[in-house]
Amino acid sequence: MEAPALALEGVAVDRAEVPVVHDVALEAAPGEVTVVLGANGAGKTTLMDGIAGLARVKSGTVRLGGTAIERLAPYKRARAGLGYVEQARTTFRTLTVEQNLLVSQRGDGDLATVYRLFPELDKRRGLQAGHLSGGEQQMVVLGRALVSAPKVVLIDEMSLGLAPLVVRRLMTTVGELAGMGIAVVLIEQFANLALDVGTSAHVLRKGRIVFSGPCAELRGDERRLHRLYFGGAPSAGGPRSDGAEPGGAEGAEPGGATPPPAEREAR
Ligand SMILES: Nc1ncnc2c1ncn2[C@@H]1O[C@H](COP(=O)(O)OP(=O)(O)OP(=O)(O)O)[C@@H](O)[C@H]1O
Repeated sequence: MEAPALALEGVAVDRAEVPVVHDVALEAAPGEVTVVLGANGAGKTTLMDGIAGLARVKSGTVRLGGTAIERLAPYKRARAGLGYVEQARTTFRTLTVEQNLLVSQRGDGDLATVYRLFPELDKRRGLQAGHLSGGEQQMVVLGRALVSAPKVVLIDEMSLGLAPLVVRRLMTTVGELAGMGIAVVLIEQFANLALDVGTSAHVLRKGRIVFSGPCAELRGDERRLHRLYFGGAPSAGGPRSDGAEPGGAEGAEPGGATPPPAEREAR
């Protein structure tokens, strides 16, 4: 693995003065997809907002290419090479596809690469973004992140409200972004799709990391994901006690009633 493009140490983030994210350490390497999983409300978006500067990092460090950025304004973090695809899927609805890309273009950012990745957008360059389908709008949002010539891209739940087929299509592109040397940090409700494209994974529960390790260790293991998301007694075939989980991370708490996202996998 190359040196991390993004490295977090002891990161804590509050929301409205309430501690939400606690003591998070993670690294994202260039050319890899780093997956962040967790149940609704686990603190994934808060963590991403902290990295991007939309929520204040209360303590700990966030390093981008070795430089501490946790006290920089969001636009300075963006200029330093941090792209953020927020959950809201925001485009400039009255601007055309091409204008949406041009306003975000920076440095070596190349529209041709976006059109190669998304031929759908190439055909709709002159169309107002507001007239695109949800999947196409998400392509514009990913394209805007890409033309800002980022070193790291944070992607938060890009699948929200999209058809499974579209989600799979977008997930392939996420792999291609990593293939260009970008460090991608991916939050995703469809855990198995994310684990398929990812290299390493982190699971957040109640704002703390309860698993850090290779995606391969979690792929297809829905029982283990469930335990990691919600707690509950370990069972036969469960995680090794010498793994990356902090002590007792997979035990102790009663199981949750909601099915794990892996069971809501797009088919
Ligand atoms: N602006 C806010 N003000 C106060 N509390 C907030 C705010 N945003 C989020 N929270 C709270 O912080 C906790 C973590 O929310 P967050 O959105 O980070 O979780 P998440 O893991 O991204 O969940 P989801 O998958 O539902 O988006 C939740 O309890 C939520 O209610």
